[in-house]
Amino acid sequence: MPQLADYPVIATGKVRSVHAVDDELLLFVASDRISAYDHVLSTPIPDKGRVLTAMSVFWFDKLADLAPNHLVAWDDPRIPAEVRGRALLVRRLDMVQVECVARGYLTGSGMVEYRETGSVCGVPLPEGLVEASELAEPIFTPATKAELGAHDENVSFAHVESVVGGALAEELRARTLQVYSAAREHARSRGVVLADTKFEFGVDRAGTLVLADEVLTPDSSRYWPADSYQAGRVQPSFDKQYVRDWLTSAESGWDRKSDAPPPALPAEVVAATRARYVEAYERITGLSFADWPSA
Ligand SMILES: N#Cc1c(N)ncnc1-c1cnn(CCN2CCOCC2)c1
Repeated sequence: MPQLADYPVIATGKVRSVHAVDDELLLFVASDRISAYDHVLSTPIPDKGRVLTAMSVFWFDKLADLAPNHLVAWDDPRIPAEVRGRALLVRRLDMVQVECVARGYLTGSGMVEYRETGSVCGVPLPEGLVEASELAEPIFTPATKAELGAHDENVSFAHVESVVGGALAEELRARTLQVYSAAREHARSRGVVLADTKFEFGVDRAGTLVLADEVLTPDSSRYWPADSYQAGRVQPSFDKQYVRDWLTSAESGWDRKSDAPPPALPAEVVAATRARYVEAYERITGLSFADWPSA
């Protein structure tokens, strides 16, 4: 059985990493680390990596007719036992260097840009929209990948065309909006608002556009509980609200405007956050997390 150390790291993110298996295959590993307020917290959330891996597998399968994806296997002897359940065997692609974001609601950097310009990524929006307003139609709001720790930068469609060419830019936009819309409809039927999401794509040797990275996880998307959705205020995050509320409470003793790193999370916040990740998975998929493989 291989060890993770047998597979050289080829890319790392705040909470994930990509390792080389052979010329054709990569291992995509999700950790239990959680980030909040642009900090990777010192306290891991047990099983977060497994839940988010299980969510990606569910969505890859559910959306396979709409979009070919890079997933090869999630339970395979080439996956080291130490990361079983939180690692995916995926096929190597020529990655498109564009963060493909779809937004069905106005929040985050989209809201900031709208307040300043009345548009997002060059897409004009109606006047009078407020925090968390539902958009009449979902919009494609691409971004360029920032260095580790910095925020991605929103760019226009024309910029994407200048980077990848007109045809591929159009295909990225069409596929991003198509997959988001299908996922959003399913999530809504399970009582969850999928406000926005970020996809990464690659191109295979045949020139086919392939959905890569993680998909439609709470780390790559904003999920809100539908029963408390109300435009005009910042919505509670389905998965990270307990962490955010504790970190900004007097009890944590932390000042998010300071340079100080966030303090360790209390056990009850960790447990409640783990439970929210499992709840998100089970509500979205209708499956039991207890059935998902583990180390
Ligand atoms: N997925 C995928 C994939 C693929 N299927 N083929 C070739 N390269 C990649 C790849 C390599 N890095 N990234 C950026 C996203 N990473 C996520 C983990 O954390 C680090 C950043 C994608």
